[in-house]
Amino acid sequence: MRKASYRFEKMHGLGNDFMLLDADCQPAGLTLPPDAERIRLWSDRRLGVGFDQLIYLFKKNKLQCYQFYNADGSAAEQCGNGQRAIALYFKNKQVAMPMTIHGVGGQVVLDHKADGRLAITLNQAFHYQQKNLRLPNTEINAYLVDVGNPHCVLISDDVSQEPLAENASRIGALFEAGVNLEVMQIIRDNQVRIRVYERGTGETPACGSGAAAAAIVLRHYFKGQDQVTVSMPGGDLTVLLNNACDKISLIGPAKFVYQGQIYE
Ligand SMILES: N[C@@H](CCC[C@H](N)C(=O)O)C(=O)O
Repeated sequence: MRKASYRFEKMHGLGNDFMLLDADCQPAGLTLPPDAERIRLWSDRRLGVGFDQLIYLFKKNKLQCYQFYNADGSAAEQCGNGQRAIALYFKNKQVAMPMTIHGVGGQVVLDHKADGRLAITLNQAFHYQQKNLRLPNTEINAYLVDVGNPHCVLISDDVSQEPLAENASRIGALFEAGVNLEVMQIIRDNQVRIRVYERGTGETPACGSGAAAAAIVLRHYFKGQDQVTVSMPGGDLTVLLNNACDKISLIGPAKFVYQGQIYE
């Protein structure tokens, strides 16, 4: 007889892909939240489902809560593309919007636009600073941004030419908890192009929190506007900022791919 199975949805936001597991929809007797070993196996694109992040939804004190896990099983505080996928998941379930979800990355308001795009808004203070990072034989100019999870943004003349993986391993080692690395090319005062090497996952086609970090750097160090288009290999995201840097919205697509079951 087969063991109990986890029910999940496969989703993505601009190619950053997810396995979404809602604790409310699982049969009894499963390990919840799933442990790091299961997450690593499921994230494998040959042996499992294949994804960049696992989205785990659960209720606590009647509040709808979220937790993200990277492909390597590590926990992540924030995931902008994942939050749009959550917005689509609840929209498809006909839950009234806007709605608020809660997690270590803060409270997030989910909504959808008339054109089908999803919008997520974080209402909390974001921290940013310029810092020279010391690497063997060199020092680099970096912008460190905390949008609930940590980002390091480097300015580039041409992001397509950057040795992203190599830089990510050298720079990531400088941070105790690791860091998500963005290279950012300024196109104009309301548009940047970025590539992202995500902590715990690797290079992804798009990163929502990375897009937010890039827009904050453009706005505060390069006279950028409050509405910024962040272009990534997976597509464009619109980022809206306010002056006080305590509210940020991400607007863009999310897609449902399929529903599945995976056995223990
Ligand atoms: N893909 C995400 C970010 C996921 C978490 C990140 N890898 C971390 O460890 O902080 C996004 O869209 O924001």
